[in-house]
Amino acid sequence: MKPVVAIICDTTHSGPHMYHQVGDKYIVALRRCADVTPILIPALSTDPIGADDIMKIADGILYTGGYSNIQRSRYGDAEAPSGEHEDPLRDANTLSTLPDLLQSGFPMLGICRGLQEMNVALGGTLYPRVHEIDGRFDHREDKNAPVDVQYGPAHSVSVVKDGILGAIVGEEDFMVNTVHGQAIKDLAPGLQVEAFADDTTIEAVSCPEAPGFNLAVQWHPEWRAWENEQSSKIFRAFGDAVHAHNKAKSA
Ligand SMILES: N[C@@H](CCC(=O)NCCCC(=O)O)C(=O)O
Repeated sequence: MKPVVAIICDTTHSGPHMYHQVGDKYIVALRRCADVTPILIPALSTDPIGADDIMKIADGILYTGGYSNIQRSRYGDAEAPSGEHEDPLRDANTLSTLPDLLQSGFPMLGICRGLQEMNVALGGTLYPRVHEIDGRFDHREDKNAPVDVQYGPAHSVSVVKDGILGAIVGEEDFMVNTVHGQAIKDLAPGLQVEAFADDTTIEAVSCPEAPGFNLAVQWHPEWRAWENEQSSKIFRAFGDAVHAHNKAKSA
């Protein structure tokens, strides 16, 4: 069997029932571009699946994007206005596992909400609405546009020298898509910026002190990753780390 990558689910409701789900684009990008077997980890409310179990059943973890916003109380902000789309169970399951997995050298990739989770789990804060900050772009997608347009190239990112992202993509700047309303405000201790947008929004981070592969990006490389040079390279680098971790585990 190919090495396994765990993905912690979003929770949704349909009628009176709760469901655990992960977007197809993440699963397909992992399979096609990282050559791994993705498995879904339910976001349980009681007896959740912790970091130790994830390390036993998988060789890496992907923290995905998600339409819900991390609860503001998680980073010390005032409560959100009513109607905010939140997923407290996803928050509980991702934020509790992330620090231990990172410190254990477990290969980790974070995408969009996943980048925000990495920052909040390690003690950083977010702008709940980055487009309301003077001088910032609107980083949200046009929800009325066709999905190809929503995930089309939207702005460039400048890659920081001597970081892991630069080593992976081998470029100083490139275009990315953008599908988010929250963004990093205060960077968590131990995190390093890997890329910025022109409006200064932090677009990629890593934790250089952690012993394993780790990278998180604010854009969506999973979208048709196989058609995009930088996205393919990011998934390939993550896949290589997952394969290496699997080999070392079974040696
Ligand atoms: N809600 C957060 C994160 C945005 C995000 O991850 N969008 C992707 C949604 C679709 C998907 O599941 O991939 C924010 O608004 O900043």
